[in-house]
Formats: sequence, C-alpha cells, structure tokens
Amino acid sequence: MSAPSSSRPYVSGGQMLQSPPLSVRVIRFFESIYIFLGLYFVSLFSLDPYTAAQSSQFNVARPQNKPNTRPRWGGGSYGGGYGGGGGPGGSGGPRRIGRVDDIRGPECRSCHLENHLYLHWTMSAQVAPPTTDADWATLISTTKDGLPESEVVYPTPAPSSIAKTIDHTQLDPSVRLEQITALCEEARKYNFATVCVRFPNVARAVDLLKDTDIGVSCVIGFPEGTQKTADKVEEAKSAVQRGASELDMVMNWPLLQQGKYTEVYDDVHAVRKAAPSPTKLKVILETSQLSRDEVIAGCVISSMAGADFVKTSTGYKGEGASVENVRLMRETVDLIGKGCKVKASGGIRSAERCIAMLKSGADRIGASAGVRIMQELGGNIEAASTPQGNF
Ligand SMILES: O=C[C@H](O)COP(=O)(O)O
Repeated sequence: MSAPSSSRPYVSGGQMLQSPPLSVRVIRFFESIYIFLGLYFVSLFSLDPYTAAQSSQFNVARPQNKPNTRPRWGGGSYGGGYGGGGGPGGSGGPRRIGRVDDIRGPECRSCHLENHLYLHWTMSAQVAPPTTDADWATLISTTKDGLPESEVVYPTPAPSSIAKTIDHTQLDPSVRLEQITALCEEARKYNFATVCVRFPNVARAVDLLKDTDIGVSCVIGFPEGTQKTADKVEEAKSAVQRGASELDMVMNWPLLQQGKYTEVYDDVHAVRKAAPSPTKLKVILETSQLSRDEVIAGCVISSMAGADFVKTSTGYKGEGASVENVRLMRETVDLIGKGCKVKASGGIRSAERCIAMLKSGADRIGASAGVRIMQELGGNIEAASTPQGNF
C-alpha cells in the first residue's frame, strides 16, 4: 500500500486543482465523523466488535460501500471528475476497516497528511485487535504508512521534574541486600519515579519505600523474553502480590522477528490480564536487535495489548536506547492512540543523554546511573530549578 499523499490530483469542472475546496473539506469532515461514529457504536454494542464492524454498513470494504460508490467529493453525488476514490486498495482482495486510504479525511494538523487524522480516528476505533498474523501485518503496515515525516521535538522537562521520570535501576543477578538498601535510599534522596529490580528484591524494596510515593518496578521474563507465557504470568502475579506497582516485561522479540504477531500479542496480553491497571505494564522490545519495521510492529502490538509503556532495552543485549528508536516508538504509539508511552533505557549514563531521550519523546528513563544523572543536573534540585530547556 502506498503512503498517503497530499499530492493526488483533484478534478472539478474540468480543472485540475491542487487541493479540494473548503466546501468539499467540510463535507468530507462530516462524512468521516459519520463513519467513525458508526464504526465506534457498532463495535461498542457488540459482543464480537471486529466482526460486527466488518459486516456493518460503515465498513468501506462492503461491495455496496466501495470507495468509488460512496458519496464524496469528486465522485458519486458530489460531481464529476476523480480524486475522491479513497486511494489505491484496488488489489481485489478483501479489505479491513481502518486502512489509511479508505477515506480521504481532513488534514492532520501535526503532520499535514490529508488522511492522517482519519487514521488516528480509525486506530482508536479499532477496539478489537487482529486475530491472524496477516491482519496484524496489515495493521502494522498501515501504521507505518501513517507515521509523520517531520520530526517532533518534545519539550524538555524542568530539571526539578526529571527525577520523577527516572526508574532507578539495579538488575545485577548477584546483587547484595545492602545494594538494594542503597538503591532505595538514593531513590528517596532524589525522589525518583521507581526503583527497578529483579523479583527476589521486590519485597525488600517495597518495604523500604512504603511511606513514599516511589514505586517498585519488577522485571518479568528478564532478560531473554523467550520464557513461556505461563511463567511470565506467574512471575507477574507474584511480583504484584509482593507489592510491585510496575512490571517491565521483555517481549518475546525472537517471535516478533519471525512474524508470529498473534503469539507475541497473546504473550503481552496474558501478562496485562494477570496484572491489570493500576499496575503499570512496560514492554521491553530490545530495540538493538530489531529492524525499524520490527520496532513499529512491537509498538503496535504492545499498544493494542494494553501496555502502558513500550521500553527500548534490557541493558543486557546490544546497544541501549537510541534517539532514533525512541522517536519512532513515540510516533508509533501516538498514532495508535491508546495512551501508551515510551521508556528509554540502556546506556543512559549522563544528564545530556537523559535529556536527549526526553526531547525525542520518552516519558520515562531507565538507568542504573540515576545518581550520576542527578549530580550532573546539579544534585541540589532546588538550585537546579531553572526554566525548562536550559541545559
Ligand atoms: O532497564 C534498565 C536497564 O537495565 C538499565 O540499563 P543501564 O544499566 O545501561 O542503565
């Protein structure tokens, strides 16, 4: 499928136009809302939302609702010419709801692609995840096509709020109890978001931080990610029972590389079900091992499975977080629109690197060098409280 383009020709009254007139945009706007609401409510009030949406009158794949026959500018009841055909999709095969080129929606204010806003809508309307690897591949490909071309720079938080983005991390398998105690004392001193530890250290960390708002993150399926789903579920349940407020599970990324998207989804979704909100679920993709397309796939699947965060790295394999991957992950989860955020982790050992990650779209930082980062920021948070962006 080709990427949505703002340069398709428009024909009206025998003249080639660069963009549709305002009246057409208004008509399209209301048409998109109508179809969006139709899909939304059909899905909402059905026990099998995906099938219901597919067989509804709002599914653009139905023969009686094919792009060229639906009323729209440039075709059908809105006058002659072409340009309202809804993009390619002419392969003859069955089409799913939610393709970017099904409807020509209004221009997205952030990326200025004509169909982008509609893609946001259809993504959030897609309440049921795909059930086959082929359908996952379609959704992943659609998402990839809808990613913005221009780079977004996210605001740098004020120095005083950076501590609350940091998961202060100690994942050495041979860690000693006194190191966990020190980790928690440091977390108190700097008021980090959480401490991130392995399962055997959860109870101690929870106890040491019980009178604070500092959470305890526990890694699951760490660091390989290839453990059986049942084992990950058991580990997750036990960690929550011991007081963990956040879980950092490793995705089964070797399965992702094989295109076994349904299995990857089931693995993440099983842990999500075992540890529902308010427990925060982060899914580690191990981005250093993945291609760009695989990173997008991991983000789409994690978002659809209900993850609160996608996270770059375990810190145990390959390179850690990169600005490029953090940006790509943020763009992807934003497009899916399920509220998933991004945690950058692995190799973040300086304030400069930490800030670069936040400016690329990370909401959380995982680092064993949290203290060093804070010291570089000034240590004394009061003294470092200057307006944001001053580094
Ligand atoms: O999850 C976090 C990482 O394991 C931390 O990696 P790092 O030791 O390179 O900061």
